Amino acid sequence: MAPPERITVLGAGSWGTTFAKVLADAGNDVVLWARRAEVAAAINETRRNSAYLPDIRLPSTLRATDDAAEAVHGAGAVVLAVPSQTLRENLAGWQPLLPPEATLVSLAKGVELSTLKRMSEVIGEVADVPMAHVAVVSGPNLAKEIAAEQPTATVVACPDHDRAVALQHACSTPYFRPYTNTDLVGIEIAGACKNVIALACGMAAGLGFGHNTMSSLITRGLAETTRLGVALGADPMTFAGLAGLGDLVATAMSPLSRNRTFGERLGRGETMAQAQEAAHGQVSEGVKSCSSIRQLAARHGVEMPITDVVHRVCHEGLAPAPAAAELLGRERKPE
Ligand SMILES: NC(=O)c1ccc[n+]([C@@H]2O[C@H](COP(=O)([O-])OP(=O)(O)OC[C@H]3O[C@@H](n4cnc5c(N)ncnc54)[C@H](O)[C@@H]3O)[C@@H](O)[C@H]2O)c1
Ligand SMILES: O=P(O)(O)OC[C@H](O)CO
Repeated sequence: MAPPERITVLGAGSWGTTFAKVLADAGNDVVLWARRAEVAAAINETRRNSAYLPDIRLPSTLRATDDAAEAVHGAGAVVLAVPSQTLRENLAGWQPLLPPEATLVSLAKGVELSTLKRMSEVIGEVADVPMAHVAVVSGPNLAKEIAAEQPTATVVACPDHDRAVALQHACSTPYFRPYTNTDLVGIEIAGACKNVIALACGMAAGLGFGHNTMSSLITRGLAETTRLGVALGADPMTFAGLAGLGDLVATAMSPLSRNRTFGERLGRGETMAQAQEAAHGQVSEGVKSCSSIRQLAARHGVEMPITDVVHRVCHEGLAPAPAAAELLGRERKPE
């Protein structure tokens, strides 16, 4: 029997740690890189990442290090589990270390502020690899539920179907079921936009609105997300799948979502600074991506009214209540 494949996960936050556990449970030899030496040491000694997943015991086949060169040495796949707005800078530091044939896997859900690029585009550019080497994992994947081994499905997307299938095998466990897809554009646009719509749903919840409002925001949010994706060349069917509707529902409805929770705080009247402080350094990607997605939409002549008001609440001082009234007061039109 072939020895287990070495897979490296760079980033030991909520999702990086959880995905490393999935890969280890699937039978791979997994190395997890943490920024701080004490976090890596604690994982190796106690089998726990107490800052992010205090209740989860990590498998013994998962090893942590704070040495990126040691982490990526000999890896068949390198998983990038850092926030989308720092990925370029992080990857530039790791680029000289990467094995040339490794599949580079993005877990991040966002659009870069300075360039309006998707994460796979940033990876292809900074790592200087063919896009066939770049993959994305995205779906209704709230880290805490997966770490607790609750049944979940996801999508592994790569332009090279064979690499997608190899990664699908590498992350299949009895509780985690990946499907393949080759529509990187659709999967990434869906993953970035659902965070913004989840912020809007959180704001609505904070204002005291119920399920009709949530459902209206989810449905119209999916409509504007699909419009943007199609304008960028995505397959519209992708948005009806796990990384589209699936992730949007999970994120917009769950109190575990950082984006939904952030929006809820704003809806209850907290300031941006108060909501940021309550997040304890964990990333709410939609707060930044609402601005880059809005610009990307403007560049392609796509109307995204929910994204527009989320940007104005987060960055231009619009209050959530008038934002809701503005959405309801828009020109009437056919569905
Ligand atoms: N948490 C989830 O449930 C989940 C699920 C699916 C996708 N994602 C996506 O995965 C990505 C990572 O999310 P996460 O939940 O692991 O985030 P997190 O905030 O929990 O952890 C981020 C990790 O990146 C590291 N990092 C390295 N360089 C950094 C820098 N310059 N600035 C800040 N952090 C830096 C941090 O130390 C930390 O370990 C995000 O794009 C997120 O949208 C998260
Ligand atoms: O906690 P959030 O809002 O970053 O969402 C986490 C995942 O993206 C859900 O799939």
